[in-house]
Amino acid sequence: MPQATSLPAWHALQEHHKEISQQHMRDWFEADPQRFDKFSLHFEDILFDYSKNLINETTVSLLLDLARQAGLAEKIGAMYSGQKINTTENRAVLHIALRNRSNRPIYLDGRDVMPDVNRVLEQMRQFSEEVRIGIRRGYTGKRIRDVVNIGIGGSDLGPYTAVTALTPYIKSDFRPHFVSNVDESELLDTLDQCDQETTLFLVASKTFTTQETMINAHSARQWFLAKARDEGAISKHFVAISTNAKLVQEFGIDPDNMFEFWDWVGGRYSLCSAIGLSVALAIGMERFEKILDGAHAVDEHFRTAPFERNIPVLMALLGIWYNNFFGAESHAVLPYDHHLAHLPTYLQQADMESNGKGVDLQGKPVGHQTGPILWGQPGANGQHAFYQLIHQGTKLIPCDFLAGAQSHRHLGAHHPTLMSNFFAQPEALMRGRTLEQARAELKKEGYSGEQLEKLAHAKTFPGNRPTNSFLYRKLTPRTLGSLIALYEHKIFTQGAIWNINSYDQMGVELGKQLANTIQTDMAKDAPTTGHDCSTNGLINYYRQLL
Ligand SMILES: O=P(O)(O)OC[C@H]1O[C@](O)(CO)[C@@H](O)[C@@H]1O
Repeated sequence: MPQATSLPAWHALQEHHKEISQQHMRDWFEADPQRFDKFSLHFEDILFDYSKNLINETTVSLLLDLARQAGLAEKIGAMYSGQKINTTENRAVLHIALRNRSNRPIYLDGRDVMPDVNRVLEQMRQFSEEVRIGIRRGYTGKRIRDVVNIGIGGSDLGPYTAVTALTPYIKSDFRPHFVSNVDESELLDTLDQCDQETTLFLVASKTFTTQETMINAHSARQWFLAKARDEGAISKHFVAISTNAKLVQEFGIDPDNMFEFWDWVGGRYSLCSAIGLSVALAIGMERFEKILDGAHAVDEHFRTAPFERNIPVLMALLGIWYNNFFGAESHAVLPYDHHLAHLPTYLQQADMESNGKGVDLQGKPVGHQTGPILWGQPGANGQHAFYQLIHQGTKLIPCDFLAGAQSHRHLGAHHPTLMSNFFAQPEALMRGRTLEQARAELKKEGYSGEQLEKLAHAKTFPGNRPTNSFLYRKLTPRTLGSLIALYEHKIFTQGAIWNINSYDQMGVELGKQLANTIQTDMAKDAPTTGHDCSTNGLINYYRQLL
């Protein structure tokens, strides 16, 4: 596959960029009352409004050419048909099979993976129902009240985000917890809230080798045994979610208490696998399956919708437009939905671990920008923190705004107020405030002369800042599944066009290796000398501080 930069559409977009960057969205909206109709799409009850972007019909058409010339259709086909598109690890990428509600066979090396997927879903159903209705209890016969998911990265962020998002659906006498960091404060703060007799630990790790998770799991085991004093009781309080049966058994977890997933599920794409067990326990398996339904519906949309009506494809192309042609460095995700507070963090791993790559599928330097820095936090909080820079700073930051028309909770004017901000911010970012408008407003307020002029410049907003808005009816399990799948396929599409492998994460290895060496150095009595002088200096000063 040729580099994206050598495709004819890339060159055409470079030329087109010169023309577009001279124009203002404000004028386009004034000239064309149909702009919203032209540049918005519905997926079920989710409205995707992309009209406030620096695009016209030619832009969209050129971006679609780029997708076609990059072989996107073939690449989508390759993923859905189980080809080993994770080439460095020789693995298929089949998170779509985890929520393949049609149950059509999906073959990997000639074998249908669906019976395995369905078997584990059934195991999750039985287990979660037995815990929730109290058939499965703790070692003293008490009901399980606290569930602690011990995992990190993809074995934490997906279920943590989903459980937080679906808080209104959580069984009232049930407390989910997530422990990820090796910092003992996190584990101990959590254990302080729990009782050994009523706590269930889910040790979630694809590899079952991740240092942070294994240390936390061993410490949790010790904490448990300090009270239970019976290794036989472990089976009632520890289950594993992993691809590595051997290591699970070595840890002392009965294989019957293991929930399997497979090497064709990337950690950051694993929410719909058994990694979602904490979600099923918290909200019930039926509702967990609604997440799968929502994700599957988007999987089908992505697989079958023509590119010009394909939401993840358009999301990806807009991202490429800013990332590769406008030089935007980052992308903000701004949910106006308290329950989506962890979505930006979740997407940070999904996007940055997937597309933070510098070599292409042939192992050559890519020669263009790849994944953006993804960041964000819920609105309206962000408005009172960093939006200043988005509105008037010198950087172009494309933003996604997300909100539910209905809240799960009701209190006076809270929700309409939140929504008015959700509508106002993209409008302000698009429209801006001209110097003339600023002058006129200041004049009305009684300013004049030099003072008016100085203030008028500070009060001018350039506008023309791109946003997407996602408006859905209510944050239900199905909607959450759909939103997550939209972003997953956006990431896939960008990786496909950039011709990179979005499914390995070699960049996280070096630091892990060095940490192991340093831990050995730290255990020695002698001062550390084997690193650069900065690292030696830090380690040795740390010793002095102990
Ligand atoms: O599930 P595991 O194997 O413990 O890995 C946890 C996380 O660590 C990473 O491998 C990065 O170090 C992620 O890709 C992954 O989600």
